Amino acid sequence: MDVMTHSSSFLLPSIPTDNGPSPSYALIVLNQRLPRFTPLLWTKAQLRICADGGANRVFDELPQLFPHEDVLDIRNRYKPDVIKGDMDSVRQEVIDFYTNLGTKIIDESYDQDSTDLCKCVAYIRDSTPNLEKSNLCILVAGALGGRFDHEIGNINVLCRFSTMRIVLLTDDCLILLLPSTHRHEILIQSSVEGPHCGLIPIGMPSERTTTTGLKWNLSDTGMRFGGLISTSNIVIEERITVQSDSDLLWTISIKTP
Ligand SMILES: Nc1ncnc2c1ncn2[C@@H]1O[C@H](COP(=O)(O)OP(=O)(O)OP(=O)(O)O)[C@@H](O)[C@H]1O
Ligand SMILES: Cc1ncc(C[n+]2csc(CCO)c2C)c(N)n1
Repeated sequence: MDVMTHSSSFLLPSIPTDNGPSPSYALIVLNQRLPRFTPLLWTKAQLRICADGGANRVFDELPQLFPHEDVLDIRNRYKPDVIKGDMDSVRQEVIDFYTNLGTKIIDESYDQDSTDLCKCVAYIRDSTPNLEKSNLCILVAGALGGRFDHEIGNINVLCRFSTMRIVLLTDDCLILLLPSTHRHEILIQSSVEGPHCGLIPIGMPSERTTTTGLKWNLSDTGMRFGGLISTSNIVIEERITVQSDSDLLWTISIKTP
């Protein structure tokens, strides 16, 4: 079974010094208060997409993160490549502004069965050549800490696109999926994340999960909703390993500066 390596090096202000090949990033901005590190993710991403009302957040809130700079300068500098969704939240003035800058607008208001985040991930999947897909990591800003139906819908996107690397982010924590098809190695960036973490079975119980590097490790242990799930765990090593017979969510706290 192959090993999949995970690292939150996208949260580091400088280029990481670990030697592994660095992934390429796409950023999706949702319609939630922008995490403070959004400009950093924006700079690291090669493709920037706003999910419907996420474009209002870039237009309204990104300039607030640069209080000493000219609002228009910031809006011109942080231009989304694409705005996609059912377009019931993005304001017309925001569409007009970014259309003039050359942003691609994709109106899928006919589809009321999939979320705007789902539509954006599908866009990235369909526009990325196969060769680049395995090296691509999608960062989703503003995915948690709001309406519970939206939060669960966002987590469902991890399961729906389980072969893609997707990280849901807020100021406080991140969540990603550890598919059961791989063994996992998580390299902890202790300057920006941890120590609180969790491992949660999603969709079905896990009969057997084994971990190293945690304060409360699992050793061929079962986890299920209604029984044991691993919340309020603590990372104690810089390298965590996880192997499970079921897909798990990995979550870790993000440090406040
Ligand atoms: N409160 C929230 N918490 C978490 N994610 C959110 C929240 N609000 C929006 N999102 C995310 O941002 C995306 C775009 O938001 P937007 O408000 O444009 O969606 P929407 O389809 O108009 O939602 P709805 O009609 O259900 O209010 C959503 O698909 C969702 O992924
Ligand atoms: C069973 C079921 N429940 C809810 C919705 C509504 N819905 C789900 S995603 C979406 C688009 C949001 O941008 C909407 C309106 C549905 N279609 N089917």
